[in-house]
Amino acid sequence: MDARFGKNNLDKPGKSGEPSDASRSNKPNRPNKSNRSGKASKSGKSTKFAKAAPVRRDGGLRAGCARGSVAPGAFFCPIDSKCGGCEWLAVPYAEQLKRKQHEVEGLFDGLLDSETAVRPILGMDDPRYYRNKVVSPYVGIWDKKARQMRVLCGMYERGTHRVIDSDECLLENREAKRIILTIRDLMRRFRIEPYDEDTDEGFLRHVQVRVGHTSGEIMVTVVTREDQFPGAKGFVRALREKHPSITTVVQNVNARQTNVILGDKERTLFGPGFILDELCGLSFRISSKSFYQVNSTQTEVLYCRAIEMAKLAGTEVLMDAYCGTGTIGLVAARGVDGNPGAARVIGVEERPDAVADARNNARHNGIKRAEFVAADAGEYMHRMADEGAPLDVLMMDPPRAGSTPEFLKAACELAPKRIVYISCNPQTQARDAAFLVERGWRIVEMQPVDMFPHTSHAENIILLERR
Ligand SMILES: C[S@@+](CC[C@H](N)C(=O)[O-])C[C@H]1O[C@@H](n2cnc3c(N)ncnc32)[C@H](O)[C@@H]1O
Repeated sequence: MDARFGKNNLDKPGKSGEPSDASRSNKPNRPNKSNRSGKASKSGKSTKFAKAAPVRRDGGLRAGCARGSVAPGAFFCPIDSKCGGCEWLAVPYAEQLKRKQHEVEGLFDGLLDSETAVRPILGMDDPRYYRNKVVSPYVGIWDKKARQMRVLCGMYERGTHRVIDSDECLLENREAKRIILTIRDLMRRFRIEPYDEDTDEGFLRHVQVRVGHTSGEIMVTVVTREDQFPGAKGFVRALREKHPSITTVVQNVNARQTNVILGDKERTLFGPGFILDELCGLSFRISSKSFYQVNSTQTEVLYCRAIEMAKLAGTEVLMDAYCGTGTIGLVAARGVDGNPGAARVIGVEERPDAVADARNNARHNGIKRAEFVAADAGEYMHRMADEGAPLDVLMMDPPRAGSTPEFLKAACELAPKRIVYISCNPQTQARDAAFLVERGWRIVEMQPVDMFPHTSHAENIILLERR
């Protein structure tokens, strides 16, 4: 079974089932040229783009909605049939939670015993507008009636490179979405041309907006094909006049003809070039490329539950494997809800930029008992096992592909008291759990968390202890 549940399991990294690589778009690989439309051809005229469908502004709760086909308790979005971001939008939210619970439990069939505490899934009170990161492409189409170029922004139509022009999305932070639209409107004034992926011409490729859930700080990253940004100062001034909540603007240059959204080179146009946000009472620095969970409300729920499950007494050596920017490890070092936290935290992560963020985050929060290593988690664990290093609690949060036999074997050799395994893909998590169960571990507790309402993705935490 696919890790995401239901029939329409098209592989769409990005919007749902949050990516381990935050800088990829959610569109598929480029189809044949003849299939692509919705943007200007070489002559500047659009070929087949269907009329843009604007989204209702009320967020589409069924109660106030004119459409008869939406179930009570479900949400309505006029572009749902095209977009593909929310496979389960037509399913009432309570029912979505039931299904996720059932599907996750099904994946662990045969791995749970009669004493495993299977907790009910933790859902959201209001499962709308939860995405703190919004990314939009900008494409030009020839408007026959107006006899001029029109710029579209929004999301890609399911399985295509066509952009669905939309002015609201039920998942995306609303201020972020408004900023995306303002930029579209400013493009004419500042003579900014949208990028055309067929001809590899034009200037503005994408905009990424990140919003600090607690701080309210906002970072706008403007992805351009070229380095030179004529009129950048005036553009940033006009944007900030409309949105004073913007605290920093970054230009990211991506000159490659690729699906990857962000390029390597960056320049700060306004503000510090990063935002700060709070999670579980700690402050984190987020740059345009940092991995940061997209649903902050549920991230706090997830981290608190995972750290509770680790049952820390203030004396443990804890490993935060696949640690990203160190968020879980730092919260574990500090402790939650009066719990004393770990005595020492070692974070391991393969991306050096994320490790640099993690170290900064530790310094910034005055946490001295956490250290971070840039390494492959499997190799690092293997070295630790060879050295017979002490380890009391292993927390792991691998990418969708799950962990590796090398990592899991080393975990068995290190024999921590507990393993807390967090996963955004319960299918690979169940595979890895089976590996551990065969080697004498048992699943003591399981806690699904709904990080991605209206999609078929589920997050899951399991606690393992040796039999
Ligand atoms: C699902 S994210 C978890 C990040 C972090 N725990 C959080 O909550 O923000 C998985 C992380 O594993 C990292 N990663 C992937 N493969 C790895 C490997 N072989 N060794 C170490 N880190 C890896 C990715 O770069 C990513 O930061």
